Amino acid sequence: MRALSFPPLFFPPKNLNPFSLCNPKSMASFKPSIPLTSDSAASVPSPHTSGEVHVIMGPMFAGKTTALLRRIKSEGNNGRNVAMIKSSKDTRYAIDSVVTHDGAKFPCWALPDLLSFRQNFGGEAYEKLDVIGIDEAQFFEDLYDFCCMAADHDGKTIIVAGLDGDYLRRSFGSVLEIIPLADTVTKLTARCELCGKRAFFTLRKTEETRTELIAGADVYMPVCRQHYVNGQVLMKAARTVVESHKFKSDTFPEVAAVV
Ligand SMILES: Nc1ncnc2c1ncn2[C@@H]1O[C@H](COP(=O)(O)OP(=O)(O)O)[C@@H](O)[C@H]1O
Ligand SMILES: Cc1cn([C@H]2C[C@H](O)[C@@H](COP(=O)(O)O)O2)c(=O)[nH]c1=O
Ligand SMILES: [Zn+2]
Repeated sequence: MRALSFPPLFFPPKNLNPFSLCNPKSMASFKPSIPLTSDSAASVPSPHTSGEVHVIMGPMFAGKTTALLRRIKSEGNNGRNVAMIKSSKDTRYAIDSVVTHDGAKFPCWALPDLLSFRQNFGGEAYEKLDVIGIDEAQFFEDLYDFCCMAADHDGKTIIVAGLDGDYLRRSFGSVLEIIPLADTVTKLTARCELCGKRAFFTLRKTEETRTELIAGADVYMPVCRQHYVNGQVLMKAARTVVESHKFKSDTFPEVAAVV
């Protein structure tokens, strides 16, 4: 059987978003402008080198950002061109740096989304990049498409650090969606603040119930399974007490005033 030969360039139709090429669903409905015959089959540009995706996840205070910085610095020391991105939502420690809970810093691009990075960074400079680090990945809605484009089409090594779960232990953002794209996946653990055992989860110590709440040890603590479950029971009991007191003060203000 004759090997397929591909023309040197592939020009997707103008109305096709190149990023949607990453999405198998859109490929199924995609009609190439070049007839798919054995000697002129459409081809997608192949990167100079094969890209990679590495995921570092776990609860807060597990050392995700520390591990990301260590890997990025190692790549830089090996002569590779590196850049760091974090979500512009994370304003806890610094605007233009990734900062660990221990205070270690690394300059970064703080962006609202990932697909604007190439334009912000500059096309020529982007071409020269070998490695891209992404911190607080749970806050990027376009994480999947960016990893597809940067690793599959542009040949970049992408190192992603982010929470796998939120304070309710639900999938947070798109971090778990990129697991099927990954070369390696590392789940880190912290130390339970209550018993010192390995902490797999993040407990929220306050009553806020919105998923995105930017904060540190003032609001969150790493806990083991036993103390996560106990903590949730305690938080629920505390909410019940607060709500019943609120009900009494709303319904019988004269009583609540003297209680
Ligand atoms: N309960 C805690 N409160 C504050 N800092 C903590 C706590 N547990 C661990 N740490 C510190 O946080 C460091 C990890 O910081 P970092 O790499 O930014 O974690 P992550 O990115 O996973 O949140 C640990 O080396 C430790 O010194
Ligand atoms: C559990 C949880 C966390 N967040 C926020 C809190 C922090 O700003 C970041 C996580 O930072 P880290 O680098 O992992 O320490 O995410 C949130 O918004 N919602 C949550 O449920
Ligand atoms: Zn514990």
